[in-house]
Amino acid sequence: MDPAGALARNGPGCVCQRKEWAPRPAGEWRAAPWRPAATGPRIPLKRGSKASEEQSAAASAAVADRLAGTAEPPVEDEFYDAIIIGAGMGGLSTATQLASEGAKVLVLEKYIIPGGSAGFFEREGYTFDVGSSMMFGFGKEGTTNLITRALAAVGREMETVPDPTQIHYHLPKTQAHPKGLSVHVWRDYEQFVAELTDQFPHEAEGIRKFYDECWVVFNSLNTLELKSLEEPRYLLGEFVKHPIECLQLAFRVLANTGDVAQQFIKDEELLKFIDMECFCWSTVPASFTPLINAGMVFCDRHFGGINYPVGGVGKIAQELAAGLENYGGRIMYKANVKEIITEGSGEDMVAVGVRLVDGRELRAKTVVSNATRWDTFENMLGKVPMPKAEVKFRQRYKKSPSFFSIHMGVQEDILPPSTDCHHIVLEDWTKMEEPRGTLFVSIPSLLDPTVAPKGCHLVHAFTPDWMDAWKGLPPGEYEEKKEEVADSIIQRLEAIFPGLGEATVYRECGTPRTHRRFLNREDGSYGPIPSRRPLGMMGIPFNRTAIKGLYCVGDSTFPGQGVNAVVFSGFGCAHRVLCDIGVKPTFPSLDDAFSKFLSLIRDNA
Ligand SMILES: NC(=O)c1ccc[n+]([C@@H]2O[C@H](COP(=O)([O-])OP(=O)(O)OC[C@H]3O[C@@H](n4cnc5c(N)ncnc54)[C@H](O)[C@@H]3O)[C@@H](O)[C@H]2O)c1
Ligand SMILES: CC(C)=CCC/C(C)=C/C=C/C(C)=C/C=C/C(C)=C/C=C/C=C(C)/C=C/C=C(C)/C=C/C=C(\C)CCC=C(C)C
Repeated sequence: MDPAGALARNGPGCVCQRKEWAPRPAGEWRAAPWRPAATGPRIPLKRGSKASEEQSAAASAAVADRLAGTAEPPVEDEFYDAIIIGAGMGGLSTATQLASEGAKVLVLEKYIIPGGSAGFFEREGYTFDVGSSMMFGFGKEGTTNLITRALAAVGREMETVPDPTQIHYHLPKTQAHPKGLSVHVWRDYEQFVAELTDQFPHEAEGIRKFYDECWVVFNSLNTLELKSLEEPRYLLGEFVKHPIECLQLAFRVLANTGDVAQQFIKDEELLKFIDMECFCWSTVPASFTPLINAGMVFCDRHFGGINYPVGGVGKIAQELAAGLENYGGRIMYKANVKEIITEGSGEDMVAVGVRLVDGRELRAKTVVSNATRWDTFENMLGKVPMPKAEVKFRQRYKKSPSFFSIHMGVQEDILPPSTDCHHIVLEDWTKMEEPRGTLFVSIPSLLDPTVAPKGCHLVHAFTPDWMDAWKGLPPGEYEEKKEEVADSIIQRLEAIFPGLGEATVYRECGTPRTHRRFLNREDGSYGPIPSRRPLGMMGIPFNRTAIKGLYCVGDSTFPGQGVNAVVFSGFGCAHRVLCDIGVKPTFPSLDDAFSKFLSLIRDNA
């Protein structure tokens, strides 16, 4: 079996294929003699098999055809308003926004299903989320509920299950917290603040003041219509409609979370906690995390709440893909873009279309890349000299780590019913940023039992990891190392979930190599992280690039990693494209000046 298989055999993932896909009859699971952990014999651990790969391949083709609607390839002489490379959440939100405004859109996806890192795969009755299961942006009110809005734009809606907590933190033992620092981030804000204040009573005021700053950001964002921040007509309009909120944001666009935390909080351990509050979604500590992003994350979890989509995270992309096709857009799967075609040179260079690996050329007014900046400029534009702005970007940002993931099925009785869905585990503060230092755990079957077979839970344990540790290993060693790393992680998790190893009935691991291979992400990275302290949100590029007609979307653009974040980048990208192709009004004379102003700030960021 391909050791990198955790994300590979994704195709059969739609629930309607469950019977065909299940390598064993579903009933066999139900008949399994579950017994209490302490007394009963355990069911032997299962890993992926050859048979499952073959079944997967057959089912994949069916899923791809069904998701593609007509399954007919687009003809080469068609001309699109926008060709979007990649059907990740960034690409799909751009495409659906464009299609909902009547633009002619084609999405080209290398893989067989939509979703990219927010996709899914099915094994033995489990529906595993490829990436994290923690969804922001699914609220019902305000303007920051971007996933809800992206779906609604193409007439779709999803059922979700509210999570009573965002995260249960299990943090290191210290003198002040000899049993370890345990904090729940409750959906209810006051309950969370009370629990944190209980742990740090001397910082009651600092805690309140720090999170109040985040609320100022969030409440301002939550009144604005969220569109392209590099389009001056829209920005001016928002300043006129919501002057106070815009000024509140303008005042904070250069701020980083760590600096704000240090203004109000002095306790070293609490500052480390704030670092972890950032690290667990930005993969950098608070001093490297823009305050605007922290405002979104730290408040949406209480305002809209964390909500799990029924059927799994992968359903969101499927719904968007279906909505896109209903609105006249097209998606072509197994469409690997080899090259972005450009004409002209220097500052006059224009992107005019794409070339697929099979040699087909497709043309459009604009090309949007949902691939990472590294894949876009170093692979798909390999023959073109690197624009200066991209050279600068590479000096300021580096690739974020990838992840080592263990997707597990475990016996239900191992987890008490009050167990929280998401956990962060760290035993030593000095190891927070180290590869495999911080452990992330999600158990989405606690919220939606349909994602696991009866009697079982689905556990996804993952931890930041780098490609270097996995490069060049021969297959046998690679396989062995995966098992060793997985065993050591499970051993650490036993402190929180006693008996986890023994109760595991299915296990499949992915490494940075897996992410690179199946998500087409250079080094398996999840986008850029600053290599030095950034100037708040202004360092990371928006959607336009130095090449006219070429846009980037997804976690290589502002505001960075996260589903809600890349959906926002999709909203911005679609808006900018619609202005540039003349569908939406703009102030062309102001555009150039404003672009130069933004580059000036970025050049100093
Ligand atoms: N809970 C969460 O918040 C959560 C969960 C899952 C994922 N995520 C986030 O999603 C973000 C990524 O989303 P995204 O939309 O930026 O990217 P993505 O990697 O998810 O999607 C990019 C898509 O482009 C496709 N692609 C790449 N190169 C291609 C080529 N040459 N030809 C055709 N297709 C190609 C890939 O196959 C992939 O489907 C990550 O930062 C991650 O944090 C977050
Ligand atoms: C100058 C200029 C340009 C301007 C002026 C001023 C103004 C007006 C401004 C404005 C601004 C704005 C609008 C902004 C916006 C922003 C936004 C929307 C943002 C967003 C963000 C988001 C985010 C960041 C998110 C994220 C998330 C994530 C990443 C998640 C993740 C998760 C995970 C990983 C999970 C974990 C797990 C466990 C724990 C288990």
